[in-house]
Amino acid sequence: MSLWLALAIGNSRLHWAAFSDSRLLHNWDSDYWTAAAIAQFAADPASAGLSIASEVSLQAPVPLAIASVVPAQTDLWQQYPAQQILTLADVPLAKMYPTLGIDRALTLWGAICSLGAPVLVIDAGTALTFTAADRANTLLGGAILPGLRLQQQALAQDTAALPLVALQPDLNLLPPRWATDTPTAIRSGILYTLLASLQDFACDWLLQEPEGAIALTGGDSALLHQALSQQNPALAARIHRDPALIFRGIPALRNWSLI
Ligand SMILES: Nc1ncnc2c1ncn2[C@@H]1O[C@H](COP(=O)(O)OP(=O)(O)O)[C@@H](O)[C@H]1O
Ligand SMILES: CC(C)(COP(=O)(O)O)[C@@H](O)C(=O)NCCC(=O)O
Ligand SMILES: [K+]
Repeated sequence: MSLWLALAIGNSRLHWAAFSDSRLLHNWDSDYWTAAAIAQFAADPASAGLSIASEVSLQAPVPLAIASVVPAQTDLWQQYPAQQILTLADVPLAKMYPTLGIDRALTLWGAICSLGAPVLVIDAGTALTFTAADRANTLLGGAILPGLRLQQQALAQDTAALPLVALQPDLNLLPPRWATDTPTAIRSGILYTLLASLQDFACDWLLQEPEGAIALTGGDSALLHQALSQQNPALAARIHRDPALIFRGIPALRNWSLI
């Protein structure tokens, strides 16, 4: 079985997937790696302790497809000997604009490959993004706002009195909307407005495309999907959550040859 990896570099951390030919075996997240760790992995992949099935033999260096929205990280990974950097030119979507994030393009393509078009992707990462395609795989566009942790951090960093709060101590319980203490007021403000944004974009999308699919991915997708299912169960049931969405379309990219 020949193994290769895909690495999506986000603004918070790394997202990984292990593939055997065009089959996605599994996916996981990690912190950023140092240059020394990358060099070590190139020479001796087993040393990295990746959680890959033991029946898979790792040849050094393991082929690696990279999609990055963080230029400093792209530079760091350029030294890896068996890498291929994915670009917008590899993604078979029409009408992409030149500065569109490769993560948004790939995640949209992944959603088309797994759910079909038209589709709206909601990526709750460092930034929360909405990205949609019509039935002809043409990018319709989307929107970008600060993600959950970024909103918490912005309040804590740029005000004198606001603390950094854990967003939801209990996943199964939405905070009271009308809070009477500061941490709960922050939780309420961030969570209910994120849910409102999500519902507003999703409703607009379904007006435009009543049969359109909706996919949700990213580090905050579990929390947001859980919160949405308490507030709007019917909408939550229509949304397909898939943490591996960005990887689903990689084997079907333009001119793809398993690097
Ligand atoms: N270990 C973690 N490190 C960073 N963010 C995390 C972690 N676990 C959960 N998160 C949540 O995931 C969000 C970032 O999503 P992610 O998809 O990892 O971002 P990116 O793709 O931009 O690196 C943050 O808003 C944060 O709340
Ligand atoms: C919007 C993003 C910052 C999201 O990055 P992420 O939260 O996944 O780390 C990234 O897709 C990006 O840098 N995009 C470029 C601008 C655009 O897509 O229009
Ligand atoms: K992302």
